[in-house]
Amino acid sequence: TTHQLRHIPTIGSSGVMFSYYNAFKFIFRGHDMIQKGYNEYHGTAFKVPTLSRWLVMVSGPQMIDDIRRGDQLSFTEAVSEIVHTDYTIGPQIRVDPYHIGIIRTPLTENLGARFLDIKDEIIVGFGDHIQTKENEWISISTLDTAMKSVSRTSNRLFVDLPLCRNADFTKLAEDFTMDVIGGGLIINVFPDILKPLVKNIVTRVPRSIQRAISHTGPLFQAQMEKVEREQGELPERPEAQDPSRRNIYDLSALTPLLYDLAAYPQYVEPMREEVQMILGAEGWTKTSVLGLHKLDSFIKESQRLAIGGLQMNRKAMKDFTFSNGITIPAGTHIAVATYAAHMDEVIPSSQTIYMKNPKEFQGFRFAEMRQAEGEDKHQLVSLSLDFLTFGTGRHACPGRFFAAMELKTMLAHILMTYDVKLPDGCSRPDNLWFQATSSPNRKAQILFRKRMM
Ligand code: HEM
Repeated sequence: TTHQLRHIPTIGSSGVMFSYYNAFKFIFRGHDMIQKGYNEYHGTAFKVPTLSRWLVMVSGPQMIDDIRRGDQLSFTEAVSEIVHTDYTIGPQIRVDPYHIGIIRTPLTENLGARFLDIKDEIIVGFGDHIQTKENEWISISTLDTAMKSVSRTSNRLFVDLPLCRNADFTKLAEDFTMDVIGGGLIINVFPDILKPLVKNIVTRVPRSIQRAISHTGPLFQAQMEKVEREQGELPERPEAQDPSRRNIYDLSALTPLLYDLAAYPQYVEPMREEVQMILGAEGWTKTSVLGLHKLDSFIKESQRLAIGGLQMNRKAMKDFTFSNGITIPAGTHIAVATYAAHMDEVIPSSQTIYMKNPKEFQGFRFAEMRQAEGEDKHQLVSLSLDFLTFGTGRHACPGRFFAAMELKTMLAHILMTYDVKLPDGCSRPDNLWFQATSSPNRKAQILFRKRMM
């Protein structure tokens, strides 16, 4: 492919010797390399070297829109080659991604009916993980608390009580996503011939799946028997025997959200007033949570800045030509320069101002845009060509309605129950960058205190 990609400019040098040097450089400086490419080639394409292959980066609304419409651009093939899910979770999820349909329809449709359960798990979960005493600040590990709370809340929805509070099951669910992503990253470094051997050493995923099934098996058996009794027929398949297949994203959303809440205290009182006004008057329901525009905006702003350097990976299954004439051959991996897009003040092609002071955290920027334009396109869950947190097109995140509701309910609960702050003398913990992916600081602590009325 190197030869066939000659027409696409390279960031760094493309000589054989240099390309390995650049591939190593990409591991630690990938984020800067993408920003450089974005500045020089916005609206067209450039390529960056990764250890496994060239990655063609695209940007600008037109090319992103082309991805949305490109049938030959496969999300699943790209992801399985990057995260190596065949070696960790197994090939079934790629060949038959039935979980997407489950998330899109029954799970999302049930959010209203299950709202009180979700809220209950949030309250009990935070109560267990953050044991505040009267009038005393306690320091907690942000990532650990976020992981435990998200895991329990999602599992209340997926497997319900009592399993969602079972110690072995919750530990499995917490470790699982880390194993899949971490294991995938390590497997990636080995040549194909060694990958099947390495997988048994570096990941516990197959064993974890077996353990998860031993917990959930009886539950699904009972559910199937119930459906058979009620409908006189067997359900088509034992859906989602393995509910630990969750997405790492909602965990990676709560951690930066807690950092932002602690770092920008000026937003706390206006958000408390909104929660008081709306949930106080209407009660806590899925619909009333939708009305929390300031909280929605705060979370969206947190996600805008938390995004990684590249996302929306696709693999071209056939030669593909973008509408600006750039062609990539079959087999090419592409991705969108996402962080750079979220940091862009002016989209040169449209000459419109996308974001005022994009480097600044402005918690209510989306609520203000929503109010000024009287439109809902600035909601957290809205997809657009310039807000890329949930991707685009056919593969846009089907879990975003659940994630948004979960995060808003968690934020509302935290606001009404606790005071939160950074340790004295500390500023907001920086994101960590690795292979152009951004993740929230893993070690930082924040302080909680029972809120004084
Ligand atoms: C704030 C939290 C979340 C963020 C930021 C997020 C983000 C994303 C992104 C960027 C994609 C890829 C889109 C593309 O390439 O065009 C994606 C796909 C996906 N997400 Fe999420 N997600 C979140 C929460 C969730 C949750 C809670 C679930 C499950 C309940 C979920 C399930 C999925 C699935 C199954 C896909 C693959 C869709 C497909 O193959 O068509 N996500 N998500």
